[in-house]
Amino acid sequence: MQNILEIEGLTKTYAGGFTALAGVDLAIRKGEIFALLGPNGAGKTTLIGAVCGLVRPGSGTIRAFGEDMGRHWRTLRRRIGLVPQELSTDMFETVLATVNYSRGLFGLAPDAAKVEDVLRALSLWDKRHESLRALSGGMKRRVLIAKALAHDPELLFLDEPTAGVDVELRRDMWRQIAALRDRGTTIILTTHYIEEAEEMADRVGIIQAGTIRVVEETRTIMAHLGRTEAHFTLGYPLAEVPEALAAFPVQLAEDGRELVYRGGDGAGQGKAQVAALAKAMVLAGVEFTAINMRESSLEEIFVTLLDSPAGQGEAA
Ligand SMILES: Nc1ncnc2c1ncn2[C@@H]1O[C@H](COP(=O)(O)OP(=O)(O)OP(=O)(O)O)[C@@H](O)[C@H]1O
Repeated sequence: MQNILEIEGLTKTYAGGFTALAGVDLAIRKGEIFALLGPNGAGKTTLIGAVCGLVRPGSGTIRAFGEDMGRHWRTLRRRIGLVPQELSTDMFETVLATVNYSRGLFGLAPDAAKVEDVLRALSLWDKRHESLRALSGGMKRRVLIAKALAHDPELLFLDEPTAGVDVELRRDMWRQIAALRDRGTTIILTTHYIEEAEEMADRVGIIQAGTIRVVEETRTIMAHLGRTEAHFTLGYPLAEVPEALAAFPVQLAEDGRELVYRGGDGAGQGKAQVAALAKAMVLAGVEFTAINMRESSLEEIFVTLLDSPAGQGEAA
């Protein structure tokens, strides 16, 4: 399959000396939805910024549509859209004016039919004469997408498209994004939400501390994400995990006073395994006085994932 974007050895060290990108290699396939998943500060926004010209990279190459972006910047950048996290335009402007302006930024002639098409597709046509400050949070996000679509990009970046929005709006955004993909746009989105990556993406890349750690088909990666966590408070401290429990993904914590399970696949397998673990503990005579179950945070999932065989795979 053809790659629409190829990034090799990309680095970025900010003026203060902080290295946000430590040699990123990544290839994006034409037509896919690719989710870049990572914790706060992992480098997601910096990576997008480097491709879109908002951040000047240190070293490395970026090829888009088969050509070097360093050499053919203006023509290639025009084919890329960016939906940033927040609106940075004049809030007194109307929806129509701000979307028209975005098109003009790329040196494109006004195209009323095109802009109408974009606004209608995002259910913004009726709001076209309203000023941005009068819009709800959800509508403002749609305006951001409309601005990015006004110049008809073939490759679209969405930086945390659903951060802080309610569940209903999130589902609505997911539908909008899927519709764009169906129209042939390649989409790269960043997110903190595992469910978002799971729901939307064909492939998922995990970025941590400025490096791409894993790139996999969504289904494959989700099967490796241990999302269930159970903390067994032990009746008495243990020096090591008993042999009878060795088959379970467990570790000792709190000076041997707690047995911690991290595993599962997000499809209920974790809970069943915790039940089996509890039974095995009873059979092995390991006393416990309480069980606390919760969903693992993204950070904790990374720890288990990067320790597992799936985490040893080649990035790219
Ligand atoms: N202009 C800047 N100057 C100095 N450091 C910066 C600058 N921009 C970002 N950083 C730092 O670089 C790191 C990566 O930031 P970046 O915004 O790319 O992460 P992110 O993965 O997008 O995080 P988030 O999920 O919080 O948006 C962070 O530690 C951040 O503080």
